Amino acid sequence: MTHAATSLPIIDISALVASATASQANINHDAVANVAKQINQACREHGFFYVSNHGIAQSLIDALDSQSRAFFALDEATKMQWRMELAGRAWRGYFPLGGELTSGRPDWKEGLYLGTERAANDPLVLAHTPVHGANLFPNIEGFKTTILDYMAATTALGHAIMSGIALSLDLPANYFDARYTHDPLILFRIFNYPSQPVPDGLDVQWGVGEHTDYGLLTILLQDHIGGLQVRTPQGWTEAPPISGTFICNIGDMLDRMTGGLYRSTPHRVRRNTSGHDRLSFPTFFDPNYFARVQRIEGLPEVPDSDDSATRWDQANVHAFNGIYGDYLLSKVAKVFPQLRNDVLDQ
Ligand SMILES: O=C(O)CCC(=O)C(=O)O
Ligand SMILES: [Fe+2]
Repeated sequence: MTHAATSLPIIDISALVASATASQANINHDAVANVAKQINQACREHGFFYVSNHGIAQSLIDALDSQSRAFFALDEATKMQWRMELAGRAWRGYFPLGGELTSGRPDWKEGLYLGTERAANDPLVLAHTPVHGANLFPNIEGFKTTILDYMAATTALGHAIMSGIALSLDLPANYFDARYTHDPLILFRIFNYPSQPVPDGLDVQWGVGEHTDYGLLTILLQDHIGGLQVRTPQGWTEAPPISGTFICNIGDMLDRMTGGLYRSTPHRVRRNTSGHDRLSFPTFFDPNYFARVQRIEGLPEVPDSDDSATRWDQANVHAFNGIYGDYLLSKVAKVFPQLRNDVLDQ
């Protein structure tokens, strides 16, 4: 099914979501196979697709939206009580407008970085693993519970979609779970793109500049304003808001694992000039920090898998060998240069 306003596919994933909790005997295998077929086509043609009937309650999404707006409406000095610098290597907290770079240029957004909540005695935290730890929760009524509930819901959804991606590659449904995502690295961000002019002299072009995402799968909730654009072979296309859906896109590690069969598609966000804030909520569902990223055997060969000449970062993801954490940290150092030492060397 294709929506009139977008060239990107919309996939009804109800069968996949149901299969995640059903007993083996109750899984509707034909319906699940049909979803997997649509995922295969979407990933090969676009690397981007919408999912509908995802099973996450609208009331949770509404609570997240309204509490996030209440947070961003606080004055800057108040928000800076939860600034990223205070979380050290956990890489959590608030960054102000212009505080994050893409390809060396400031993005015109502010945001709150979050992730799976891990206590001080969690083995990964005890081992000083970068980007793991406790969140900095702003003291907005209900916000902490809403964020934790929402991350739990999108984490479960990520597991379900990754099983669909496995099936779409003719792999067992638990392929990624068994190798990479049994304990996934979940980073969750809440962004505000204010409709605020850029002061003279500041080199800002985009809400977020062109990039690809780093991990496996991104599950994006966006509000009604719009501005996300996706690079297709035919040129840039809009990925407009469609209520009741999330936008999914694949990241560099799935590109790497599939030898380029499933590309991590470049995307960007227009600077918001709508007169209203634009909020977006990406969940990054990524391999475990220590998982060694490997090519999946037996997939169809892609002749031109090295696309570094046309990539935003000129990198060949297929040349990367190592654990996911190494890949992620090399990117962190570029988007938040001032945090580099906190995350890497503390
Ligand atoms: O805000 C959006 O719509 C997309 C943000 C994005 O691409 C990202 O955070 O990686
Ligand atoms: Fe992105």
